[in-house]
Amino acid sequence: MSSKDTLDTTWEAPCPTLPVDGTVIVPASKSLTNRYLLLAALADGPSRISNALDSRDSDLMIGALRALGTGIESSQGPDGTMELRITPMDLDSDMGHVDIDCGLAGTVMRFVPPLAALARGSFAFDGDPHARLRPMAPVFTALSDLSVGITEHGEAGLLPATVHGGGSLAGGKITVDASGSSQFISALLLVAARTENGMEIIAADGRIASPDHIEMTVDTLRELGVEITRPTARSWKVEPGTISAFERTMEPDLSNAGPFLAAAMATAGTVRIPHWPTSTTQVGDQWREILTRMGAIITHHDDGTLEVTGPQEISGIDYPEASELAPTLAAICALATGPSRLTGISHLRGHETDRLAALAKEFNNLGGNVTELDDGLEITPAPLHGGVFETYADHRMATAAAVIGLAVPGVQVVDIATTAKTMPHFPALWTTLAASGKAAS
Ligand SMILES: O=C(O)C1=C[C@@H](OP(=O)(O)O)[C@@H](O)[C@H](O)C1
Ligand SMILES: C=C(OP(=O)(O)O)C(=O)O
Repeated sequence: MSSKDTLDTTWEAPCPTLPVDGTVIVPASKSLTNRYLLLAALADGPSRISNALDSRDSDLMIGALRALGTGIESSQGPDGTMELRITPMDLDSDMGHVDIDCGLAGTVMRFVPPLAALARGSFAFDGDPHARLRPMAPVFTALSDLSVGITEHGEAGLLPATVHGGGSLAGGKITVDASGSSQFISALLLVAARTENGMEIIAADGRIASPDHIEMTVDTLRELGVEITRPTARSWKVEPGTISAFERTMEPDLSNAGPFLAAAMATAGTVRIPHWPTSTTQVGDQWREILTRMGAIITHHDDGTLEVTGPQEISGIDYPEASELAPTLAAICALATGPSRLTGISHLRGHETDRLAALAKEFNNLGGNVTELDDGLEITPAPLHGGVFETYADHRMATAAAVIGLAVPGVQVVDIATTAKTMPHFPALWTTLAASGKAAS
């Protein structure tokens, strides 16, 4: 890309002169929407999802499930949000050859191949150029171990690949390397009840990435009647059985609430997020603890609204396993007055981009002092200045840049449209929030 192209496509991040003071309706959770969609495809009757996420990742999941024969109709719910009615797929019908576009969605590229293995046909998976860099080997190995035919068309362990589904899976005991992504384990858990004998999934020795997301999968399955026990702390035994049809309303995406809460931190302002759940499996609920430790005042009001007021000076933090919260958290840390360390996130190198390298490079280009660790980032306070911020097709790089831009004039974000992965209206929501500051009376 020439420098002219870069300038033409950059978005000038708003840099308000007043602390923000606003309420943001955050779109639904990607992780919950895509799990419930897939489970509806396997359920024992029609299901309904209200307040479904309407974004690129959920569109890709809907497209993949339709390609596998799932009926999905969408309509507008009473409050303007998306409502989905899902009729389960028929595992017996021969789908022939089907192309499945994963875009850059980890939940599609990891969760759908085991589902395709349960169906009948040849299912060719591919995605964006960046998707071809994201690790897939543990999914392919697990399916091969379950006697599913896989043809890898490019480099081993990466997309593109074709899954040859035979219409059923016997199931059994398999060991999965989950150090690169929790999605490898979640993918197998999601289909395990529909195998003939059920499955025991054992995490291979080593780290388990983003374990909270596996817990979300287990809780969602149990809620729909699937029996899961834990023979050991590193294994999950799923009994064969049905997945109950359901009607569910999706929670707001608490990870995506992060940048808006970070706006309160960056400007010493106040941000309110309605419908914050009182209990949830979302990793984003950790914002309450994280931001409190960094100096915020947080109130969870009786009507469900979470209100965050940022401090005059942000404290640094030492935080393990921030998972998908890490890019936003790193941006807040870059505005803190003390040093921070984010660890236990080596697998972020296999996310939409190598997030550890990308965050260090882009923050340092703005004058930051960020050191890449093997498994994280060390962020030391430094005066920041404006400049072009590359986002590498990564929605969370784009929102991290917007957070920095609130406090640092002249931050130009390349490809803000990448936020459509999970939040298509991010630029408009952000601009409104940035303009919401009230002058002291
Ligand atoms: O299962 C899920 O919905 C997700 C799991 C996590 O993936 P990793 O385990 O690869 O971090 C998370 O980062 C991703 O955004 C969503
Ligand atoms: C890692 C992420 O996405 P994906 O679901 O594509 O893995 C993310 O959203 O931060």
